[in-house]
Amino acid sequence: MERINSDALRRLLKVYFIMGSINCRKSPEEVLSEAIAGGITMFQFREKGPGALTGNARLELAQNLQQICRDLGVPFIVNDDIELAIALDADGIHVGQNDEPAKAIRQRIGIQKIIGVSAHSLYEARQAITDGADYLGIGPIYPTSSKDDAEAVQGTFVIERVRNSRIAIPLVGIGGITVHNALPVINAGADGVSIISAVAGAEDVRAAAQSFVKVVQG
Ligand SMILES: Cc1ncc(COP(=O)(O)OP(=O)(O)O)c(N)n1
Ligand SMILES: Cc1nc(C(=O)O)sc1CCOP(=O)(O)O
Ligand SMILES: [Mg+2]
Repeated sequence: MERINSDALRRLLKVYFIMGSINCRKSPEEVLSEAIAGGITMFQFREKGPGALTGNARLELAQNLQQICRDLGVPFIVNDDIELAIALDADGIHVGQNDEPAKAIRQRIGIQKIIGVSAHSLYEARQAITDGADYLGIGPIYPTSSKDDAEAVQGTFVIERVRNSRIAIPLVGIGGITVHNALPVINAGADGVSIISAVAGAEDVRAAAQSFVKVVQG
């Protein structure tokens, strides 16, 4: 198996849905199935924050959501937890600046798995690429209430900075993104948008996902 091709990854990043049980108004399984029906292109399991599941309940939820992704043909990425990603044979892992370094993760999971890394500056972007990241998550673009320890809001500045430095790695914007403010993220040079609340917390999850697909595809 080879490393994922950048163009294929750009397509998968277009509408990148992230969620855990605390983000959902109904069962996470239902939310994920509806989001996939609405056209999300990749999913990240992020069971994190006050009230998040732990132990067997967390593992069971991860297995259920992975099965839904497998059945419906959407890649399943695990947030933070390399042991879980390996145990589930997930399609990839997303780590931030305070998580296990991408370089060490790459050595553990091999070349064929997707590694996403959060970057908040050109320096962090370059380091992540050197360490073997396949894509970068850049944020928070707008204010978010889904991550207590988010960095300062940066708008689209860092996305532009990375693109103006002729860095071609696939990029996704994250943080406070809605259907109404997603387009500037794409226009700044991102390949896609990552969303938690605007999809997981929507009254009609499928319609919300569909709206993002329309905005991102133009
Ligand atoms: C696509 C994407 N981008 C950024 C993040 C944030 O990762 P991190 O900084 O490690 O924060 P937590 O999500 O772990 O709280 C992400 N998860 N996904
Ligand atoms: C998980 C996460 N990471 C961020 C970053 O800036 O790296 S912002 C964020 C939360 C995104 O949730 P919502 O779409 O509800 O704002
Ligand atoms: Mg993290």
